[in-house]
Amino acid sequence: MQVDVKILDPRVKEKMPAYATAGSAGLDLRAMLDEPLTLAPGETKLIKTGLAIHLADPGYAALILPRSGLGHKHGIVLGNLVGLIDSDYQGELMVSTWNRGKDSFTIEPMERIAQLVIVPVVQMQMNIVEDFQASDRGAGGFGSTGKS
Ligand SMILES: O=c1ccn([C@H]2C[C@H](O)[C@@H](COP(=O)(O)OP(=O)(O)OP(=O)(O)O)O2)c(=O)[nH]1
Ligand SMILES: [Mg+2]
Repeated sequence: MQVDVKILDPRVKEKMPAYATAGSAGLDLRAMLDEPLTLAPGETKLIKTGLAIHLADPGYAALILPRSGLGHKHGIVLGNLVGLIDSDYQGELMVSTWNRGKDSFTIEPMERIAQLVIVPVVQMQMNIVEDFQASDRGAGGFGSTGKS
Protein backbone atom coordinates (compact mmCIF):
# COMPACT_ATOMS: atom_id res chain seq x y z
CA MET A 1 0.00 0.00 0.00
CA GLN A 2 1.32 3.45 -0.92
CA VAL A 3 1.42 5.99 1.89
CA ASP A 4 2.37 9.65 1.72
CA VAL A 5 5.43 10.21 3.91
CA LYS A 6 7.12 13.48 4.86
CA ILE A 7 10.73 13.47 5.96
CA LEU A 8 11.07 16.09 8.66
CA ASP A 9 14.67 15.37 9.63
CA PRO A 10 17.27 14.95 6.87
CA ARG A 11 18.99 12.18 8.85
CA VAL A 12 16.00 9.94 8.10
CA LYS A 13 16.93 9.95 4.40
CA GLU A 14 20.20 8.17 5.07
CA LYS A 15 18.48 5.48 7.11
CA MET A 16 14.96 5.21 5.77
CA PRO A 17 12.69 2.90 7.76
CA ALA A 18 12.57 -0.40 5.92
CA TYR A 19 11.09 -3.83 6.45
CA ALA A 20 14.01 -5.91 7.78
CA THR A 21 12.82 -9.08 6.02
CA ALA A 22 10.25 -9.89 3.37
CA GLY A 23 7.83 -11.04 6.06
CA SER A 24 8.33 -8.21 8.53
CA ALA A 25 5.18 -6.56 9.83
CA GLY A 26 6.87 -3.54 11.34
CA LEU A 27 9.10 -0.72 10.19
CA ASP A 28 11.58 0.38 12.82
CA LEU A 29 11.42 4.00 13.92
CA ARG A 30 14.60 5.82 14.92
CA ALA A 31 15.21 8.32 17.71
CA MET A 32 15.95 11.72 16.15
CA LEU A 33 18.07 12.86 19.07
CA ASP A 34 20.92 15.38 18.93
CA GLU A 35 22.72 13.70 21.81
CA PRO A 36 22.34 10.49 23.82
CA LEU A 37 19.32 10.51 26.11
CA THR A 38 19.49 8.70 29.43
CA LEU A 39 16.18 7.57 30.85
CA ALA A 40 16.21 6.98 34.58
CA PRO A 41 14.09 4.10 35.90
CA GLY A 42 10.45 5.14 35.63
CA GLU A 43 11.18 8.10 33.35
CA THR A 44 9.23 8.82 30.13
CA LYS A 45 10.32 11.10 27.27
CA LEU A 46 8.60 11.97 24.00
CA ILE A 47 11.05 11.30 21.18
CA LYS A 48 10.78 12.59 17.61
CA THR A 49 11.09 10.19 14.70
CA GLY A 50 11.66 12.75 11.93
CA LEU A 51 8.79 11.25 9.94
CA ALA A 52 5.17 12.09 9.27
CA ILE A 53 2.72 9.83 7.47
CA HIS A 54 -0.74 10.50 6.12
CA LEU A 55 -2.70 7.29 5.71
CA ALA A 56 -5.71 9.30 4.47
CA ASP A 57 -7.99 6.23 4.28
CA PRO A 58 -10.10 5.72 7.46
CA GLY A 59 -9.92 2.01 6.71
CA TYR A 60 -6.35 2.00 8.06
CA ALA A 61 -4.46 3.06 11.16
CA ALA A 62 -0.87 2.71 12.24
CA LEU A 63 0.29 1.33 15.56
CA ILE A 64 3.53 2.20 17.29
CA LEU A 65 4.68 -0.85 19.20
CA PRO A 66 7.73 -1.60 21.35
CA ARG A 67 10.67 -3.55 19.98
CA SER A 68 10.83 -6.86 21.79
CA GLY A 69 14.56 -6.75 22.50
CA LEU A 70 14.49 -3.30 24.06
CA GLY A 71 11.30 -4.05 25.96
CA HIS A 72 12.23 -7.47 27.29
CA LYS A 73 15.94 -6.98 27.97
CA HIS A 74 16.05 -3.34 28.97
CA GLY A 75 12.50 -2.39 29.99
CA ILE A 76 12.27 0.27 27.27
CA VAL A 77 8.62 0.31 26.20
CA LEU A 78 5.99 2.93 25.45
CA GLY A 79 4.52 5.36 27.96
CA ASN A 80 1.15 4.95 26.26
CA LEU A 81 1.71 1.17 25.91
CA VAL A 82 0.60 1.35 22.26
CA GLY A 83 0.63 4.43 20.02
CA LEU A 84 -2.39 4.74 17.73
CA ILE A 85 -1.87 6.85 14.63
CA ASP A 86 -5.14 8.06 13.12
CA SER A 87 -5.55 7.99 9.34
CA ASP A 88 -5.98 11.77 9.31
CA TYR A 89 -2.95 12.56 11.50
CA GLN A 90 -0.32 14.53 9.59
CA GLY A 91 2.04 15.53 12.38
CA GLU A 92 5.38 14.01 13.26
CA LEU A 93 5.29 10.44 14.55
CA MET A 94 6.30 10.66 18.20
CA VAL A 95 7.39 7.83 20.45
CA SER A 96 6.57 8.05 24.14
CA THR A 97 9.57 6.18 25.49
CA TRP A 98 9.25 4.75 28.99
CA ASN A 99 11.92 3.08 31.02
CA ARG A 100 9.83 0.63 33.04
CA GLY A 101 13.02 -1.15 34.17
CA LYS A 102 15.16 -0.87 37.31
CA ASP A 103 18.28 0.52 35.62
CA SER A 104 18.99 3.68 33.66
CA PHE A 105 19.13 3.20 29.91
CA THR A 106 20.76 5.46 27.34
CA ILE A 107 19.19 5.87 23.91
CA GLU A 108 21.65 6.88 21.21
CA PRO A 109 20.80 9.29 18.39
CA MET A 110 19.29 7.36 15.43
CA GLU A 111 18.79 4.22 17.51
CA ARG A 112 15.78 2.12 16.49
CA ILE A 113 13.41 2.55 19.42
CA ALA A 114 9.99 1.30 18.31
CA GLN A 115 8.17 -0.09 15.29
CA LEU A 116 5.30 1.03 13.12
CA VAL A 117 2.65 -1.40 11.89
CA ILE A 118 -0.18 -0.54 9.50
CA VAL A 119 -3.45 -2.25 10.35
CA PRO A 120 -6.92 -2.32 8.80
CA VAL A 121 -9.63 -0.56 10.78
CA VAL A 122 -13.39 -0.81 10.73
CA GLN A 123 -15.32 2.16 12.09
CA MET A 124 -18.53 1.03 13.73
CA GLN A 125 -21.98 2.38 13.17
CA MET A 126 -23.96 1.89 16.37
CA ASN A 127 -27.10 -0.13 16.07
CA ILE A 128 -28.80 0.42 19.44
CA VAL A 129 -30.72 -2.63 20.73
CA GLU A 130 -32.52 -3.59 23.96
CA ASP A 131 -31.13 -7.13 23.99
CA PHE A 132 -28.45 -9.02 22.11
CA GLN A 133 -29.11 -12.24 20.27
CA ALA A 134 -27.94 -14.99 22.67
CA SER A 135 -24.34 -16.18 22.23
CA ASP A 136 -22.47 -19.17 23.72
CA ARG A 137 -20.38 -16.90 25.92
CA GLY A 138 -22.96 -14.35 26.98
CA ALA A 139 -21.41 -12.02 29.54
CA GLY A 140 -18.78 -14.54 30.73
CA GLY A 141 -15.23 -13.26 30.70
CA PHE A 142 -12.10 -12.76 32.81
CA GLY A 143 -11.29 -16.47 33.09
CA SER A 144 -14.87 -17.78 32.89
CA THR A 145 -13.80 -20.62 30.58
CA GLY A 146 -11.28 -21.97 33.12
CA LYS A 147 -7.55 -22.67 32.87
CA SER A 148 -6.95 -25.99 31.20
O1 LIG B 1 2.41 7.17 20.26
C1 LIG B 1 1.78 8.03 19.62
C2 LIG B 1 0.39 8.20 19.76
C3 LIG B 1 -0.23 9.20 19.03
N1 LIG B 1 0.48 9.98 18.18
C4 LIG B 1 -0.22 10.99 17.38
C5 LIG B 1 -0.96 10.34 16.21
C6 LIG B 1 -2.37 10.28 16.67
O2 LIG B 1 -3.27 10.31 15.57
C7 LIG B 1 -2.46 11.51 17.55
C8 LIG B 1 -3.52 11.44 18.58
O3 LIG B 1 -3.33 10.29 19.33
P1 LIG B 1 -4.44 9.80 20.38
O4 LIG B 1 -5.80 9.94 19.80
O5 LIG B 1 -4.02 8.47 20.88
O6 LIG B 1 -4.17 10.82 21.56
P2 LIG B 1 -5.20 11.75 22.35
O7 LIG B 1 -4.60 11.94 23.67
O8 LIG B 1 -6.59 11.21 22.27
O9 LIG B 1 -5.04 13.12 21.53
P3 LIG B 1 -6.09 13.82 20.52
O10 LIG B 1 -7.01 14.57 21.39
O11 LIG B 1 -5.22 14.70 19.67
O12 LIG B 1 -6.76 12.75 19.72
O13 LIG B 1 -1.18 11.62 18.17
C9 LIG B 1 1.85 9.79 18.03
O14 LIG B 1 2.52 10.47 17.25
N2 LIG B 1 2.46 8.82 18.75
MG1 LIG C 1 -7.59 10.93 20.38
